[in-house]
Amino acid sequence: MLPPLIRSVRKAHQAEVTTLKNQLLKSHGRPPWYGENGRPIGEAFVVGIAGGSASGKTHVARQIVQNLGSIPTVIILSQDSFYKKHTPEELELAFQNLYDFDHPDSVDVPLFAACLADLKAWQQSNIPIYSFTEHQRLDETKYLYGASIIITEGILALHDQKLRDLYDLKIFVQCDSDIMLARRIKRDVAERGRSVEGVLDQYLRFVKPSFDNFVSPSAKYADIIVPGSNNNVAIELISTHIRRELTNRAREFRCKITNAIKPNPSTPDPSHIAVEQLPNLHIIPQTPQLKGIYTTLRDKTSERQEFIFNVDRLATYLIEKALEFVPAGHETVTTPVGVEYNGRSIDTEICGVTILRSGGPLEKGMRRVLRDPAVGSLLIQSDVKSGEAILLHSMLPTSIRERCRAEVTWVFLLDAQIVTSASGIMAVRVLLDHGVQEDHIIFVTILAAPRGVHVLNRLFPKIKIVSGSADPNLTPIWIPGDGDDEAREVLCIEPGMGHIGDRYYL
Ligand SMILES: Nc1ncnc2c1ncn2[C@@H]1O[C@H](COP(=O)(O)OP(=O)(O)O)[C@@H](O)[C@H]1O
Ligand SMILES: Nc1ccn([C@@H]2O[C@H](COP(=O)(O)O)[C@@H](O)[C@H]2O)c(=O)n1
Repeated sequence: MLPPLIRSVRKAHQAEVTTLKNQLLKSHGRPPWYGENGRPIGEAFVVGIAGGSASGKTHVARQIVQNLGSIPTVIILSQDSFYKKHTPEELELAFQNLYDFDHPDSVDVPLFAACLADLKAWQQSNIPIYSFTEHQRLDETKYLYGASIIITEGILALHDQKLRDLYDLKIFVQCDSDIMLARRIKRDVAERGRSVEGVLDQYLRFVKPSFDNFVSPSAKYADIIVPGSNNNVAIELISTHIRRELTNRAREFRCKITNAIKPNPSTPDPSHIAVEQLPNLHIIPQTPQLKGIYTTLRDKTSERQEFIFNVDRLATYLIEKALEFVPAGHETVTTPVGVEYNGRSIDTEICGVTILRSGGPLEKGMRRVLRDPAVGSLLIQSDVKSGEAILLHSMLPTSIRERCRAEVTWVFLLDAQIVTSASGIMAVRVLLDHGVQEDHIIFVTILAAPRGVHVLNRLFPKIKIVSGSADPNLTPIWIPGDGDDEAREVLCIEPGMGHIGDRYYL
């Protein structure tokens, strides 16, 4: 007996269903990290690895990453990145092997802990880059965001309470001191531009005393002691533990989300909410010209070139409309006839973030309206099994990646349709994690379903949504299972215009 929904499948949707199905990537990505209120829930899993210099900490960290394999969002954070910025006097000492890089005071622990805390809380962080050959922190930083697992490693990774408090698993790599010294000589000569004599000098003066005074005693905080050689079995056990922890967390998380999104019988069905009742939805004036554009877009017999032409025309219009919400300053200019003219100018930083791939046509519109805008992209897809949104890739413009700029930047979030808004919610969450102000986000779309808009409004009341049209119905259609894929339900806007990305890009 077929599930009842199969009976409600409409023939007209069949072509669309096939396209949707072919489009889904069977790839691993980042599941939602926020709850029903749009706020982050849970945390990334943090592993701290300490041990003497050249004991094999980096090796252990890399092996764990390799073992975890299919989880793409694992990052290694090294304590070396957080060596303090040195004064010219300190640098001079460093080049003579007279600076103590092994003392806890040489590390900027507050910065280390702050970056780690941000990453653990799913926020973005810009990590300093350190050069061993220059003995100095470089000017550039490395942008990190979105890891489910963070592995930190460093000789003093377990020394400080602030750091220890952030770890979910603490590891100490215990290695024979002769082996550590031999490895260090080999490595520092080959990779860090040192001489054997210099390495030995530094070892006796600073490395060994510090190991005895600070590093070795921190082993008492470890949950697991791992040998510095022949440690494959230990690493495999640790990897299994991390995998299990993540599975448990994901299960707990899904439980919370499932309970949270269950329809509440006491509130009205959002699909019946009138468009006028959605406070932040701004539908552009429905002029005859606009109706004409939408008639062509909705017509399934429209030729592709005609469809593209009309989407492009509409995109320009929508972006112009979105610009009305960005504050404009006053500017006085002199005209060619020598008269002053009091006008307006937009000197605010505006960037675009396209939800791939349907947001692409709107990005083109943005490029026509604004000169050289910075535009980034997010690849979000529905997981084939659970149907939940999965973040597969994020490439954001620098103005968002740097928190201080993100806080003053206006963002046009571009997606062709708001259906359930699952991908929209994830995209907004990514922007907020980077410090973008909620009221600086303008979601630009071609077609919106009131239900999706209602959810976005509820979670993020300060976001404005600019749409060309809103269609009242969301109809479930059933995608039959095939091979590994289970049968499942997806929602389509009606009357709608089909899958805009597919019709635009083929
Ligand atoms: N389990 C191991 N077996 C063999 N060689 C190892 C092992 N762990 C580390 N090494 C080697 O020792 C050197 C230092 O290791 P590394 O992981 O960089 O140490 P650390 O990060 O503790 O300073 C590297 O050349 C590495 O290849
Ligand atoms: N400019 C620097 C900074 C640090 N060191 C040494 O690096 C060791 C820590 O790195 P590991 O990869 O070995 O954990 C530490 O013992 C410092 O002496 C350096 O030589 N020069």
